[in-house]
Amino acid sequence: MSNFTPPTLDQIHSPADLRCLERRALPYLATELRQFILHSVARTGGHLSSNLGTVELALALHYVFDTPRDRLVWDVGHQTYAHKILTGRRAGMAHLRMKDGLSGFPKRSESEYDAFGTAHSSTSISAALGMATAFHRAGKRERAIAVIGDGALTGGMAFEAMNNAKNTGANLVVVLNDNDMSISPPVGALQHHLARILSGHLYNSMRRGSEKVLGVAPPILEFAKRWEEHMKGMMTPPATLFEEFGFNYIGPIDGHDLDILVSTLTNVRKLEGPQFLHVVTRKGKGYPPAEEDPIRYHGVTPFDPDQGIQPKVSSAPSYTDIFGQWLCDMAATDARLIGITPAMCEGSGLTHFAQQYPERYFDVGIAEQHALTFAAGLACEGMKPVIAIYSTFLQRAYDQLIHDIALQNLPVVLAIDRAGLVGADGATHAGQFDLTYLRPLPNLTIMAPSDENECRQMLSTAFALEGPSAVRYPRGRGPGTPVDPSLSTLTIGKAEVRQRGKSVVLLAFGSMLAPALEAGQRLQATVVNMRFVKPLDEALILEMALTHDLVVTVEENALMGGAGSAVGECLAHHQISVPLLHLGLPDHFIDQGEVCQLWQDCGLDAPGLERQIRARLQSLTHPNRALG
Ligand SMILES: Cc1ncc(C[n+]2csc(CCOP(=O)(O)OP(=O)(O)O)c2C)c(N)n1
Ligand SMILES: CC(=O)[C@@H](O)[C@H](O)COP(=O)(O)O
Ligand SMILES: [Mg+2]
Repeated sequence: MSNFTPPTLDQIHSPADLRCLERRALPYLATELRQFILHSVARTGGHLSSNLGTVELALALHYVFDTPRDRLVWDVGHQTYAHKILTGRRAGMAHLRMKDGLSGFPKRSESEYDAFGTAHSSTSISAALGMATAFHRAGKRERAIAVIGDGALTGGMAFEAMNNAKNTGANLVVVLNDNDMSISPPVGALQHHLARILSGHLYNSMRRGSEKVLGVAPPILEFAKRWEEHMKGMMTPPATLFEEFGFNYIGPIDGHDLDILVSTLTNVRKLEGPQFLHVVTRKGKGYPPAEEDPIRYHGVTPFDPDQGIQPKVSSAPSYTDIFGQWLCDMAATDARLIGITPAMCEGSGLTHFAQQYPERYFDVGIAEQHALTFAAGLACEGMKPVIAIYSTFLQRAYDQLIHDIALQNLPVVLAIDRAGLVGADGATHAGQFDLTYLRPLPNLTIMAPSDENECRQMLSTAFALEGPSAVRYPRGRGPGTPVDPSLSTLTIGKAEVRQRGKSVVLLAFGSMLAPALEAGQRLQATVVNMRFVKPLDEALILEMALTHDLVVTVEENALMGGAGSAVGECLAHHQISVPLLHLGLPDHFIDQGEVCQLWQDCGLDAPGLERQIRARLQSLTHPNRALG
């Protein structure tokens, strides 16, 4: 009998430590890792259920492959906590997603084991294919491995990359982490294809009378049930889609069985050319509340793991809630309304709408580009599509917005959530650029609410338009303004003077109205709630410029090309020369942190605004001092 002492996580400082261990040591580490992740994320908040599901996969990949020489690219990267812990960042988990702490996603500057920065979905196969192709050209034997979820696989880029992989000779390994979930339940034909593979596999394995050989595990059995009907009379499963793309398809295997994972990956590592390994896991694995409700545990704020997440005590509605309520109310009055989400039902506030109007609700998968062109098609036929989309993900669909919607002047409403800084998700998810990229588009009306009531009014205004429109609102709550339940609209392009003062005028856009009012009071300044970024209230801007010594614009968007630039262009166009101060987000990416802290860092909180305005006033009175 050999002496065997189970290892503990504190002995693992890098994958090299892992590789010194016997294979039978791995399940002990998996158990400890899972507990560690649960308790750590319960303290810090973060993405939980996806991480509980990838513990064994992360262990096996680092055990078998020679990371970081072999490149491991995690799609989205929200499931990389085990990977971070195994690659020397266990202590850092205490400050996960906090200012100056670990990023919630892979980040090249954070670790050599983070081969590629991710957070937006469906990029992993392209990136890994690029790496594998570079290795191939250099005559190197290293592998590039893309780990992609079944949700992320619905993104068009994944298919563009697979289409490209054939005949490259690249040693690319795609690991499909199939947990039969996106954030919400998966949608579409691909999901059916995966379920069919699993049921075909089950059928064959049962025919051979050996479940173990092929690693059929409880999750697979569950998937298979859905396909029982389809199985009747089916003797041979058809080729998988992935084989049609030129991959060597292997699987499905149980992604929680370390023996099977390690043996299979060891074999896969020896194979040449594009490999596709289908791994079945369970989202939330090992923590019953998360297994039962993976949606609720997808992204969590701190909670007590013994109690589980408690039902929300009713609190003030967020902008997302305001949107969700408006959508239901507007749908009740107009049967042409269609609600569309690219895989962000819960985050975008569409849950009630989906329940109340299932036939008018479309979750199109992680497919932002398709979402917009699909909406354009609907609009061509007289429907009134409303696309709920995060600012950061709308970046994906810029050409569709220009070419398919704006150019054809189609009445599509973009309800742009998470505009501005988002907090813990950091730079990858910040809605920092939407005003800059939306402003130049002809036909588009752009609004930014400063409170909840205005948000509802703007959505109604947008819906009433004959052309495309965008309402951009921030993550979380506004100032708590009571909401008028009517569906009243605003006058297009009309701003609102909120406070009359002298000398300085603050032109505030959206979320910046609150700090602008506070700063404006201390400065005895005029404060304008601009409401519209396009069309601007030019008449009011001109009046303000002619009656004040300093015009200040304030926005939660990149300074470059944002709303402030629009004001500057307006003044230049009318040949009005007045001292201008533009305040907004600086020309660099902004990492994670509490939004209020980040505002402070960017000088966008009330004291920051006041300070910068006073400094500019000072330089106007004493120009030489300012130059010095
Ligand atoms: C382009 C883009 N759209 C939307 C998202 C939001 N998002 C993050 S994770 C996720 C679901 C991914 O599902 P899957 O890949 O199956 O991973 P799982 O959560 O099941 O582990 C979505 C929609 C994103 N990150 N990127
Ligand atoms: C990984 C990802 O893209 C989402 O899970 C995102 O983190 C959700 O963000 P919200 O918490 O703002 O909905
Ligand atoms: Mg999934």
